[in-house]
Amino acid sequence: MSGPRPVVLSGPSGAGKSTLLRRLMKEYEGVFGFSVSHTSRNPRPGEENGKGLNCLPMLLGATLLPVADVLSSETSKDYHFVTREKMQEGIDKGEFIENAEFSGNMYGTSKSSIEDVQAQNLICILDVDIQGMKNIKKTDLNPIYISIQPPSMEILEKRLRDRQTETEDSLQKRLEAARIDMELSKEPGVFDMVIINDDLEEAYAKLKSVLIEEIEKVQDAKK
Ligand SMILES: Nc1nc2c(ncn2[C@@H]2O[C@H](COP(=O)(O)OP(=O)(O)O)[C@@H](O)[C@H]2O)c(=O)[nH]1
Ligand SMILES: Nc1ncnc2c1ncn2[C@@H]1O[C@H](COP(=O)(O)OP(=O)(O)O)[C@@H](O)[C@H]1O
Repeated sequence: MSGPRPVVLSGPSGAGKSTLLRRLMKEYEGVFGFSVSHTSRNPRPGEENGKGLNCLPMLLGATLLPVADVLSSETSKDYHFVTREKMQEGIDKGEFIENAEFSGNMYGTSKSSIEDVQAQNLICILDVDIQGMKNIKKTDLNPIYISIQPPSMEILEKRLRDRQTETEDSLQKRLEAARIDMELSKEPGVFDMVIINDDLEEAYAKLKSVLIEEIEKVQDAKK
């Protein structure tokens, strides 16, 4: 696979990955492209197939949707929403570079989702759970591995509850997965950088500092 080095963002659900990513993609328009995963989970209000941040210019161009409408929900994310059967079919055909079960649903990164971004010479960002991160390590993708961590379990739980996207059951499953994730992220050498997302400004500044070299390469190539 060619193009700039991809970036894997991992860390517990609710740690702030999407919040940081949204900001990054807004500040550096035309530098990053999001690898749109497949999932069998139900769409949240405002989430529709291919109607996330990544498709903003296309949507605005094609249908003149006001930006506020497209970005209406802070919690809406880019996914290909599919049935378990459809997803399994793709996995069996070898269309995914990794896939995992998380909180009772299937998630996976298709090869084409990465290729689509790399074909545009953009930095491909993957938002995957810890199993996805481990499986990507077995491939030749060679990304920068970044873990976004919450300051504590208590704060993570509060943020997840305040986000109001989860049922009690899915919230508990996310907290369970978070405990494992937080332990693993402490092991040296697993990630290139672990960012504690306590103060958002500080976390964002750290994220930018790890990526600035790659960002500048893409910007220079465009000149
Ligand atoms: N392995 C893997 N994990 C993914 C993928 N896409 C999303 N995830 C992870 O799945 C978890 C749940 O994502 P989501 O349902 O969007 O909930 P949220 O992260 O709490 O907003 C998060 O930890 C994501 O990083 C993927 O393609 N592969
Ligand atoms: N530094 C922060 N301080 C307070 N709240 C935050 C911070 N970062 C993110 N949040 C909030 O926490 C919730 C979870 O963040 P989100 O980006 O959805 O996490 P993730 O994508 O990792 O699941 C969101 O409601 C978000 O607005």
